[in-house]
Amino acid sequence: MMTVIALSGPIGAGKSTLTKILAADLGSQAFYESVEDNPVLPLFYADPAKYAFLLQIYFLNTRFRNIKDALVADNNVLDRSIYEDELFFQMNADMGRANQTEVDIYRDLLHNMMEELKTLPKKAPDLLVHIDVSYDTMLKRITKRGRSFEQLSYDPTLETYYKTLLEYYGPWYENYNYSPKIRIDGDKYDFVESKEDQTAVITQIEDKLHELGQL
Ligand SMILES: Nc1ncnc2c1ncn2[C@@H]1O[C@H](COP(=O)(O)OP(=O)(O)O)[C@@H](O)[C@H]1O
Ligand SMILES: Nc1nc2c(ncn2[C@H]2C[C@H](O)[C@@H](COP(=O)(O)O)O2)c(=O)[nH]1
Repeated sequence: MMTVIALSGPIGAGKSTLTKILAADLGSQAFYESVEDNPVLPLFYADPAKYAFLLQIYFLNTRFRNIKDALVADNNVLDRSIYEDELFFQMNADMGRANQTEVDIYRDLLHNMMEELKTLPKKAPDLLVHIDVSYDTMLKRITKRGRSFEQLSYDPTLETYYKTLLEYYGPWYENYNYSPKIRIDGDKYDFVESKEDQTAVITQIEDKLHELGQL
């Protein structure tokens, strides 16, 4: 049986890390978000108003490709869902970084791509694993990961950007209904340094998969 798990959560929540841990634990294939080879990301952080639309089209395209690739393999774990794509662009548009024409074009493309998803053998993940983090934890992990353009030292306005992102993620998770979902307390579990915490998180997810008949 093919089991597809999608990770979701704010920047630096621990999605890529947990994707790797989960894929190893379940013997699944991991599909990571292309960040290091993303040519638009640094441009966006340097000039958000100029590049918000281009970056969103880039992410939407790579996420759609990831989903199609994942659906031909057996068990998979996807680092970040396509369902958060609109959250990011809506927030940037609300912050005045995209004009109405760009919003309309983006929404039309997103709608077309989501319609295409309905034609795939698996319409949605079997489980969404959402990692919730507070601002302090998010910032600590962004700092730890050390991507230059994500640091407050690079752009102090990122504090407002990150805090706003957390305000968007709350309702997004509550309203998410494409699949069953489970919330992981990213503040509580250090699944990088603590084996005990890692086991606790994996157990939560495996128990949910058992409940869903996926394990
Ligand atoms: N639960 C955790 N506890 C402590 N550090 C973590 C945890 N999850 C991730 N990290 C660290 O935080 C940084 C961001 O993690 P990452 O998996 O890249 O997050 P995301 O993919 O959600 O952006 C990395 O340096 C990672 O080692
Ligand atoms: N404007 C957008 N930025 C995005 C989107 N998805 C991710 N990102 C940024 C946030 C981080 O700087 C980096 C990687 O994200 P992580 O959550 O893996 O840290 O890319 C998006 O859809 N729009």
